[in-house]
Amino acid sequence: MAQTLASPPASAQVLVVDDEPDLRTLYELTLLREGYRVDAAATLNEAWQLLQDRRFDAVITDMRLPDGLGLELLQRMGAQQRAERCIVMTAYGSAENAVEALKAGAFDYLTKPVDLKQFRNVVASAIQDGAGKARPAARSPGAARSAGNEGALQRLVGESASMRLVKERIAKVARSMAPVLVRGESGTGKELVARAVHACSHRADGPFIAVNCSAIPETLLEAEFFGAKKGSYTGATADREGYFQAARGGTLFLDEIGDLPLPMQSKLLRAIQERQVRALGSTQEDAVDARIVSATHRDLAADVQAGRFRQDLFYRLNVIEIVVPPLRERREDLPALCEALLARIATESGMPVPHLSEQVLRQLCEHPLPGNVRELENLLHRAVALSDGDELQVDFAPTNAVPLMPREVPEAAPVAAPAAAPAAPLPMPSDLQAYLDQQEREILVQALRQTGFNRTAAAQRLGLSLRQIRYRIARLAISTPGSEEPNDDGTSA
Ligand SMILES: Nc1ncnc2c1ncn2[C@@H]1O[C@H](COP(=O)(O)OP(=O)(O)OP(=O)(O)O)[C@@H](O)[C@H]1O
Repeated sequence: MAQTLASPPASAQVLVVDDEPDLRTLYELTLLREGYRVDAAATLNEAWQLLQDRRFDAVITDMRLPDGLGLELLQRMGAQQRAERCIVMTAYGSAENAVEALKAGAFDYLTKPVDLKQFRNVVASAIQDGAGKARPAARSPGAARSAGNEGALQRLVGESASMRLVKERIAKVARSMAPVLVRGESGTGKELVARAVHACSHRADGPFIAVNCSAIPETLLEAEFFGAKKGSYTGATADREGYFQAARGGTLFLDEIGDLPLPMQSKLLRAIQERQVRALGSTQEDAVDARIVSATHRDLAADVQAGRFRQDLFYRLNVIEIVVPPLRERREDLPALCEALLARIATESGMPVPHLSEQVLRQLCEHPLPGNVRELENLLHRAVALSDGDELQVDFAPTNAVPLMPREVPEAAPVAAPAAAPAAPLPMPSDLQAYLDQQEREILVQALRQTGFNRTAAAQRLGLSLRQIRYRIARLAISTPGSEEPNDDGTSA
């Protein structure tokens, strides 16, 4: 786990609960060597007595104890709003227990037989997390609204009841290491939610690595996720880090997780369970120290039923679920959203914030917006680009603004008729991929030119995220003037 943690507070006090004397001694010695003060208990009752007498910084408990389950200890501590960070040790392979423990409020879990390096790092992480916050308030949703994370929650515009629930849930779950699954329709703001979970967590100073699972070619998935040594596959001209290594000490955001092919799902599950990854061509394992937040617009439970998604992985990723409601269920957020989006668009394009009349706002409220906030953002973007006065006019025509006119493509069959003629047969290229790549390249170049090579603006015009456009620019080797990220690879920090 964490390899770069600062030394723990010298006075940190840890309680170890395990009925096996040898293991207890091993944990005690390991912790004493780290400079902690340690108390030990062999049963639930003994542990509870000690907890009534004093406060600890962290509690490490075995799951099975002679007089009950470690879960009971967690629940009792939760009921008393105790601030100690709790780490639960579960038997290898018992995913249910680990998931239950995290749901019950455990900070993290460790699998037996315990790897001592991992043990030291998880304890240090728990103590650091606890030390950074005002104790009694740390468990309440409002407590996470400190200066650093206030901004992240504010960026999530909307005060409707459903959005308030989303924000409360973010603040509540951010403090543990429990994996989070963000569900919601396309464009509802799932990535913003994931960023807010990161910003409200004790990992906020670490990296946030966003990965679009659907944008990576299947053959590259393993190398992208776990890294690759030079020469391990054709094209691997240098050692490269995987997403797991890049997210060390931070959060790994796996967007569109439902699009991950089954073989890669198995590899991801193994990485999460064993907390180790091995780069392609390497003999060494790297410890995983990333909190996993994933997102999907799909009904993953239905995908599990249909055999498209591994049930065990679903179970692991879905420890905590945050559902982002579609815009049609929170119309009352529209005015604030329009205001925030227009301010952002105006700042990006260096123009004054345009005025949105009551009438246009009403029109927007009546518009179905199935593409949610992203569609709203695109509409406003187009409106700002096309407006010539202070008053904003919104064009509600369908957004297929970029004509998909087939052009000359190497080895493609000639185009039989203009694309506008509805009955015309589609061109039949002899190399479909080359043809589509060429189309995509032309559209991207056109959008980039029209926006003065502003990738954010070009992405917005095309209904893409910044990450998606970066990936596509890199994949198609489009050179953009002054590109500061020549090795862009589908991630954004
Ligand atoms: N509540 C919100 N407040 C402000 N901006 C928002 C909000 N929700 C979404 N947005 C904006 O809408 C756009 C789409 O959001 P985001 O990429 O987070 O959605 P998503 O659900 O992850 O989409 P997809 O499923 O297509 O990946 C972004 O530009 C984001 O900043």
